[in-house]
Amino acid sequence: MKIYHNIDEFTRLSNAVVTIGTFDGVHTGHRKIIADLKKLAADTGGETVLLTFFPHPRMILHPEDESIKMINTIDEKAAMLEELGIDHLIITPFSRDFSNQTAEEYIRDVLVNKIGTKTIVIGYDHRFGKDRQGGLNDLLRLGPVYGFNVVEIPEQDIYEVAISSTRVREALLNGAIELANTFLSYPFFITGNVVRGDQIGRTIGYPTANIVIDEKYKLIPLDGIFAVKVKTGNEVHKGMAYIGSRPTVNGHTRNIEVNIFDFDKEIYNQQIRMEFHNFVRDDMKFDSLDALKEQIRKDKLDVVALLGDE
Ligand SMILES: Cc1cc2nc3c(=O)[nH]c(=O)nc-3n(C[C@H](O)[C@H](O)[C@H](O)COP(=O)(O)O)c2cc1C
Ligand SMILES: Nc1ncnc2c1ncn2[C@@H]1O[C@H](COP(=O)(O)OP(=O)(O)O)[C@@H](O)[C@H]1O
Repeated sequence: MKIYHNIDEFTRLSNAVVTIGTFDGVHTGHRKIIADLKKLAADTGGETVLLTFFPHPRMILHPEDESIKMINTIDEKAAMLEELGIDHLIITPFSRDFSNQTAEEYIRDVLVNKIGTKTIVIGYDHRFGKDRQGGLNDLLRLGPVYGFNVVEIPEQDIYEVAISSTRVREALLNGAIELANTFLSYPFFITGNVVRGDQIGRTIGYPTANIVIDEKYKLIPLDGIFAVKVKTGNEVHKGMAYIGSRPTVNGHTRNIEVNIFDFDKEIYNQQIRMEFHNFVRDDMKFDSLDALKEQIRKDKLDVVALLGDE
């Protein structure tokens, strides 16, 4: 898959089969649209192009606003789209020039002249161009003029796609991890770097790798304990994760930590990927480190049972 951060890097294709959207989560509904896109491309000997927008305008206009939360970082999304077999991913940053184009200019200059669109797969409610004036009707009107087909994603499908991104976010924030994973069709995951903590973990027999995520917009599930799988390098390990501000040791920051089972390597400064499989319990404040240690021993039994043998 080729990735373009600027539309000017794109070399016009002879038969581009294009779709446009945020695709946050790259969930079951998105995967159906992508399968349709690939089929259209295969049937006509074309190449698939996915146009997405990043950063979100609000992230640029209000960088202090941390309320926008996404299921995937842009890199995670790109990796999944590549795995699904998209040929070209165009990541358009929001800019004044871009948002000042009229719908007609956008269709002519970008979709037709820059990309070489022969088929566009688009939701009935997709808006584009200055003040969001353009929509499906403009595409249907200009399709015959510029020689491209318009394939409309039905209202019901769009509804389901929107609903499932929202439902995935809600489920992750409510502890319904299995439900989120069902909507996603893969286990929700985070990617981050392991940093040094207070080194209390090892003193109670449960060292925990502290994970820092650079992307402030990445959605983090609720506080609590989770059954997880961790990928470091090429190895996959089971483990138990903790998200919270460690009330027992009077922590102040919200940490993401994981105790990896049957593992004893130093992995500071390494990138790890952690998949969430189940929610085990809420964060709690214990009267002593011994009481916390005893609870973690029980958590491990729960996590081992939840993750099973596979
Ligand atoms: C499975 C698990 C469950 C945990 N549960 C709690 C908890 O309920 N309350 C709490 O304050 N800390 C909890 N912790 C976090 C510990 O307080 C933390 O791992 C310890 O302070 C070590 O911190 P360090 O990595 O900075 O050394 C838990 C950690 C693990 C691995
Ligand atoms: N089983 C394990 N699970 C997690 N981290 C481990 C494990 N074994 C060794 N480590 C290493 O120890 C570190 C965690 O130890 P800990 O005492 O909790 O220190 P810190 O407070 O710096 O996280 C991890 O970052 C990792 O480098």
